[in-house]
Amino acid sequence: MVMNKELISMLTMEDIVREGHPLLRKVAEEVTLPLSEEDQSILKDMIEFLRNGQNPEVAEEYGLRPGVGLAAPQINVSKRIFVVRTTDSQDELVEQAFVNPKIISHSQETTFLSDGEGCLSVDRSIDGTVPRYARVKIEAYDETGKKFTKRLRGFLSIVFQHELDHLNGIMFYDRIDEDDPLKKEVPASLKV
Ligand SMILES: OCN(O)CCCc1ccccc1
Ligand code: NI
Repeated sequence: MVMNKELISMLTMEDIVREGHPLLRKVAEEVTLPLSEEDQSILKDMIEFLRNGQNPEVAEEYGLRPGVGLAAPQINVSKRIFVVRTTDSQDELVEQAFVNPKIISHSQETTFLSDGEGCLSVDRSIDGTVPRYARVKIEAYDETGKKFTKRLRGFLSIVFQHELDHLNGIMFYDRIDEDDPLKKEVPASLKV
């Protein structure tokens, strides 16, 4: 399936800012609710980008790197918005917009992906485990401006924390302890 790019404003890799871009190191601004038309269309474009990247034909056609999440600062928008598209611990598809997200409580226990993490804004692979809270209770608004709380665990919890870090100017490798990359503690200075 080939989409006529001239007719639609699909996001491509050119729209993704890379390391060195100041927005990746800024604390993004809270969004006023209800969402403006502009913010609603930004959210739509971000979800579309994840869908396209997870569709092998479209990803191939437009050279998209597949991603399970995307934060607004990564498309040069310094707002507290991100989207996640992945499967949860029950193998259900989760496609969720998070506006003004917060972690309201978290487990002491930490977890990490054994293969480490990557990032659409990082064009290199960086080894080392990224300690994350194993479980988080979050609060956010959805695309309709409705407030919700959710308990996340497993991969979804890790993705949420990776995206929330982007809203606070934190990159995944900030959390890798160079002296002991396999360390599981979250450095006190970087507790969210
Ligand atoms: O910020 C989104 N992004 O760079 C795409 C990759 C997201 C991601 C990758 C590994 C573990 C958690 C989250
Ligand atoms: Ni990222």
